[in-house]
Amino acid sequence: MTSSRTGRGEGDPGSRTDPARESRPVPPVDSSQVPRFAGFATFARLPRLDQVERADVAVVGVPFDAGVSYRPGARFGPAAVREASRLLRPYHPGLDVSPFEAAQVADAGDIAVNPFDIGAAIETLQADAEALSAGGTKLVTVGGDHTIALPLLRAAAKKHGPVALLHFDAHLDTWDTYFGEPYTHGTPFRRAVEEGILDTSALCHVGTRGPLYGKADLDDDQKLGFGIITSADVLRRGIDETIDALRQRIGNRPLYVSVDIDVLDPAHAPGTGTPEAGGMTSRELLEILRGLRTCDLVGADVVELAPAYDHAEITAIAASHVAYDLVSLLCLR
Ligand SMILES: N=C(N)NCCCC(=O)O
Ligand SMILES: [Zn+2]
Ligand SMILES: [Zn+2]
Repeated sequence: MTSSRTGRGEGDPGSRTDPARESRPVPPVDSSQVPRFAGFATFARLPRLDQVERADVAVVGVPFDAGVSYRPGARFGPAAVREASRLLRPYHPGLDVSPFEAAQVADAGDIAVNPFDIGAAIETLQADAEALSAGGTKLVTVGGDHTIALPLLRAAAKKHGPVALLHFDAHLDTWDTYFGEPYTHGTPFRRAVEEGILDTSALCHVGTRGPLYGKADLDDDQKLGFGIITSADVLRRGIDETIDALRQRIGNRPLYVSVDIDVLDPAHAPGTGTPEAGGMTSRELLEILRGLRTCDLVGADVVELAPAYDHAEITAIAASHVAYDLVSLLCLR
């Protein structure tokens, strides 16, 4: 197969051997040359990591869902996001950036973690995230259930010290244990505070709502250092005030953003494991993310997409756009 038939064909490292292209990022497949529905899916049709010299930003999948408390299926999230990302275009008008020209972005594939042993999965993920980001590559990780945030935060903190965290989620995810187990998708942020890898002066949940186990959940969460802007607060205060409050809390600290797609209302994200009514719209979420353009973002994840419960790719499209915005934020710097 010639490259004229396939554009930048899969398996064609292109830029490696062509000195004229070495200084410019290897772009995504051109959708005016190769139909966007053709070919293997990488995120936004970007080159694979092994097709570029190095990446400034890598999108990496973690097909893992052994930590869920209700519906399983987030292990299929990374593949669904890649498929839904075929329609993403190279210029982001909201942030006024062409992320794939401003920086080399690549798809690092999936991290193969143990589906039967959560502890082993966490170890592997931390080690692989550290290796992937060793040369300064920033990661946008696509899950996978929310358990994966803990090893990703460990890797980020090893590099930057304790990081600020904005956590977009219907849930607090600061519970202690489930069935006696400390490493689950409902517990990553309590573990992270206990491990000292979060800057407890700069933590905030955004979009929380729904029933809790008891009032103590909120007291515990506050003691850990978290602020809360609930889904209802976003509605009442509006986008700009929300952004102002978040920026004040974060300042210029190294920031990690974790987006549980269930932060969106089930109307905007039915394909998830623990849906809660009364959530944010995808427009609200994307606008708030864009308001973080001046923050020192060092890494991010999008988790909890469970495609089996999705309809017409509603949730996968939302997750792919969230990932695109996070990538774009990283490419601004
Ligand atoms: N991280 C997510 N999506 N959900 C946590 C919910 C934990 C629970 O079942 O109480
Ligand atoms: Zn959640
Ligand atoms: Zn969560």
